[in-house]
Amino acid sequence: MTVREFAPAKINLSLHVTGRRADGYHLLDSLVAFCSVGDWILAGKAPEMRLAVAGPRAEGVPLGPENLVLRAAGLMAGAPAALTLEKHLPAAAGIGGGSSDAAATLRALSRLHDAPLPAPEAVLGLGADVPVCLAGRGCRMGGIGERIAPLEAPLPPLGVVLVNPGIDVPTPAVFKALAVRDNAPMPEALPPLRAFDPVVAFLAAQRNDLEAPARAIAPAIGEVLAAIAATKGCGLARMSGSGATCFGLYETEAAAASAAEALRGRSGWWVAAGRILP
Ligand SMILES: C[C@@](CO)(OP(=O)(O)O)[C@H](O)COP(=O)(O)OP(=O)(O)OC[C@H]1O[C@@H](n2ccc(N)nc2=O)[C@H](O)[C@@H]1O
Ligand SMILES: Nc1ncnc2c1ncn2[C@@H]1O[C@H](COP(=O)(O)OP(=O)(O)O)[C@@H](O)[C@H]1O
Repeated sequence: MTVREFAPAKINLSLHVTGRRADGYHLLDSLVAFCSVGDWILAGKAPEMRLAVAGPRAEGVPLGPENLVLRAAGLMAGAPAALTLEKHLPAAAGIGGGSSDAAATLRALSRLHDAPLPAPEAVLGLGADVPVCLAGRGCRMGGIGERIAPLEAPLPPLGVVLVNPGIDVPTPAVFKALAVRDNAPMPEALPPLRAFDPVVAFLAAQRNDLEAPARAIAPAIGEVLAAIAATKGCGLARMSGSGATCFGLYETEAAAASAAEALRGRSGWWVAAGRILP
């Protein structure tokens, strides 16, 4: 039996940095969504844990124990498997590829061996984004990533375009370059987010506080944002996570697909279109 689990791209629809802990980790207030573009994890029973990496974005992904797939598998003691990571997402790109792979690995091993998932606190050590990726649905994320509140109602299936200019932006460098660390959080109560117009209106009043420091490191992010914003039907263009991937939101998946067509062809840019998952 082979189990297949999807590892969707994570999108920080908003990302407010509201403080810093004594250990240097930053406090966040982020509306997180997942989309239909992502990696796949395949798992089959085997006498010992092993990993193969395939797919169009496999190049450069670590094959050793530092791969988040193997690190996650290490939390499921007694559940060995032959794992394949089919890589479609660019790495170190602000869309949580490695974190989502880790969460999908846990789900796959849990199904394969009928074993319980580790507790959210146990997975935080894999990366601050892993608890929200394990939730795998629209959430408000707080703390350094360990406070996860699923949204009351699922997000609508809005069209989304992801664009990465082909530049790795290391997350620690972006946090380090942040000028102000105690920014305002989002409003305590979120409005209903059930259709394109209210989602776009709400998000337009929110921020990604990592955008300015990421743009200082990688000015190409500004070009990507301008190109997305200029596409037909784009309601919002913003950077995700610590960058450099930016996203555009559209009323329908078809509008996002047309926008992606218009954005393709720029040398070195990775462009993908899909929809927000519920
Ligand atoms: C910024 C975010 C927003 O969702 O996304 P990405 O850009 O990674 O996708 C995440 O908080 C990243 O999560 P993740 O990439 O799992 O972070 P980790 O491996 O735990 O941390 C990498 C480094 O980022 C910084 N870091 C991370 C999370 C956080 N709340 N405060 C931090 O200061 C620290 O310097 C840490 O050493
Ligand atoms: N399965 C994986 N996929 C991608 N990158 C991985 C994986 N496992 C470990 N890494 C390492 O983790 C780093 C962060 O990758 P990723 O999670 O994709 O980025 P981000 O945190 O910016 O969203 C990369 O530099 C990469 O070397």
